Amino acid sequence: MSALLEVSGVSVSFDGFRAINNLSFSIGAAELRAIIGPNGAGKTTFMDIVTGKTRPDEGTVRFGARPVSLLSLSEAQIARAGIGRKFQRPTVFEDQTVAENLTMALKAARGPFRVLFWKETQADRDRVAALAAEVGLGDQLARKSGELSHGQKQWLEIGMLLAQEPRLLLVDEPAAGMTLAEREHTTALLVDMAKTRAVVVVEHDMEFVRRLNCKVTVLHEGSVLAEGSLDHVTRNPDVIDVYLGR
Ligand SMILES: Nc1ncnc2c1ncn2[C@@H]1O[C@H](COP(=O)(O)OP(=O)(O)OP(=O)(O)O)[C@@H](O)[C@H]1O
Repeated sequence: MSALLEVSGVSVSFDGFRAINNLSFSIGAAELRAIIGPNGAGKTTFMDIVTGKTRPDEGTVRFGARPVSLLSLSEAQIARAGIGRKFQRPTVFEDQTVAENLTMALKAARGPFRVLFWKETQADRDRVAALAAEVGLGDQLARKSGELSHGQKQWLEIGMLLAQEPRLLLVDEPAAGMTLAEREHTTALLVDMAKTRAVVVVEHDMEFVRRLNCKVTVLHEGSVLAEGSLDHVTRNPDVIDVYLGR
């Protein structure tokens, strides 16, 4: 599998504290990957580096089939290059319908200048319907987003990110606060999305990670401590030590 994202020898310090320490790993083009690790392991900082919010002190981050360095790109350029990020809290426009939220995301994906001359076409309406169907909201298009359940809002936001056709999607704790049924739907959605793009899920909930049934990267003190199936990494004595704090 060729790498879509290649992080190599990356370090970053905050006031002398090394939050990311010589971090190296790669993600394939159509891969689902879970990143786990105790509090302070560097998971958020890793996502901040990939999306351009935090600049590393050392190392390289390369992205794409013909890799480009992300370190010279702005956050907006990185987003346009095909990297989307889903934060933990959903940020949909509650007064707008599901269709309106998705339409706005579709417009935004066209870039700032084309939005000025935007005229919604039938193809756009079809795309909005397809995005809603993809995330399981096909029958909710006319519903005000504020009326959706927490899980449905999260799926809507995922749909809005998909409107931008990302090649890599970073998702922060997608299962937090969801009911069991919502978690099952979210699992299926993430697995499905990763068939055609890379999806990286940062998650604390091991049961949810188990359901994802994917390769797991364990971070600790800003480096990769272990990598492999969940069973493989949870048998690793170093991982057990870190989680049990021995
Ligand atoms: N802007 C910052 N300034 C100072 N220290 C920071 C900053 N950002 C992160 N850190 C520190 O870097 C370390 C890694 O933090 P990070 O948030 O990446 O961990 P995490 O694995 O996401 O943790 P959690 O699971 O608790 O969200 C922590 O010790 C944190 O306090």
